[in-house]
Amino acid sequence: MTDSPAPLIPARSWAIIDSTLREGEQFARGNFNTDDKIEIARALDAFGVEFIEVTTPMVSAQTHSDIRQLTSLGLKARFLTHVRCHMDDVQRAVDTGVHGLDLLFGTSSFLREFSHGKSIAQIIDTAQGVIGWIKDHHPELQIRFSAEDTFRSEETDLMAVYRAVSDMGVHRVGLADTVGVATPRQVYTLVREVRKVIHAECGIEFHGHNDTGCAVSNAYEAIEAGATHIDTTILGIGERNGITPLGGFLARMFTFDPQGLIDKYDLERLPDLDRMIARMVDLPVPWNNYLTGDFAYNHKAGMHLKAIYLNPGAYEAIPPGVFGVGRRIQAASKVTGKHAIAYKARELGLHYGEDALRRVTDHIKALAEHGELDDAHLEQLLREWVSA
Ligand SMILES: CC(=O)SCCNC(=O)CCNC(=O)[C@H](O)C(C)(C)COP(=O)(O)OP(=O)(O)OC[C@H]1O[C@@H](n2cnc3c(N)ncnc32)[C@H](O)[C@@H]1OP(=O)(O)O
Ligand SMILES: O=C(O)CCC(=O)C(=O)O
Ligand SMILES: [Mg+2]
Repeated sequence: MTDSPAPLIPARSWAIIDSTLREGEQFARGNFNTDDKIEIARALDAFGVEFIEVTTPMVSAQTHSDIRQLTSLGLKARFLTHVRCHMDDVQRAVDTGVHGLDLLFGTSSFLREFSHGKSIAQIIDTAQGVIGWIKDHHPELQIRFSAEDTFRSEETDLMAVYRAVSDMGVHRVGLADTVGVATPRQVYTLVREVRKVIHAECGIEFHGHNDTGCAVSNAYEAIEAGATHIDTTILGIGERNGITPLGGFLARMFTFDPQGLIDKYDLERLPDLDRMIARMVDLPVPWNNYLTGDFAYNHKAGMHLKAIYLNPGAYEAIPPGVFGVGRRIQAASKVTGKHAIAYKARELGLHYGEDALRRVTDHIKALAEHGELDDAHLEQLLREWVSA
């Protein structure tokens, strides 16, 4: 880390809404039973996420009863349920013990035509009715209103909708990149525009899909532009190829305010969270997963290894130990170099002169042309070379 007096983006300026128990249930393999849901909620709470979003109770009687069970666990994290902007859904949700309701209504022409069939005026009218009812009957509930498919909606429509719901006193508005099409610059610009039409205390939430690989950068841009809440799921699971992954998002944000993240979350629990969801969806943690993938901290090339031995920060943006993972030095490959071999030898108490070091290094590189040497083979070879 470079010495910087104040973090560029303080971790206290944003909160995580983890949606593994909502968006994650929309993942191809996400089919959590009651015990799974309790395990996930407890694990997220122990990690320290501020909010846990759960599926709408409209799904089934079982889902309704599961939400009630989750909200009575006595966790510190606050529960939100994701419901359509409709009185039936809201009335079903208000007795579940949640802290707030995440309302949504699609505002793009795609969703207005092919999903719910409502005009922008009807959306505003319905939203005012629903929000007004919640405020009158359940003032204790936090209300968020999201314009689904925000980034394919007309900006004038969006501003009219956000202004109207802000005037009704919602606590947060949501911008959702529902099909993962937004670019980071678009996200930044739109969040700034939305900020101008909502009341000063109104939070801004961002929900980003990863169809074009921008879910983490878009979440970051949203925060840079003033968003206060980011939706994540563990391993990024969700509809299609998912949304902003918790680990990837934290990796991004760690580089701006490491201590802020350490203070807010129990970061060493991340590998357990990733493994837990991998087990439940019966898939491995991806090899290249942010922070916790098998090879996320594998170092191999000679030029890297020379520097890594002197200071791991030379080739690591984030120290792995903070997130409870270790690094792996892969010294015996064809791309290795003499410094790495010398370090390995020294670990074994062996020392070579310069010529011998060059020769043993070249020998290892030549052998590795035909396949990787494991640690035991490397050790044997280094010992034999000394006595040869
Ligand atoms: C981008 C997202 O991830 S949005 C969140 C998606 N989440 C879910 O769909 C939750 C799980 N869904 C379900 O269990 C079911 O779809 C239910 C219970 C919500 C509704 O089931 P059904 O009544 O059988 O309707 P179905 O799912 O076939 O169609 C969706 C309905 O929602 C309506 N709808 C869609 N968006 C909204 C909205 N924002 N507000 C109000 N109604 C909406 C559609 O018009 C349609 O109703 P219609 O038949 O009266 O036209
Ligand atoms: O409610 C929201 O903001 C997000 C809904 C959703 O999952 C999406 O639009 O992809
Ligand atoms: Mg989504």
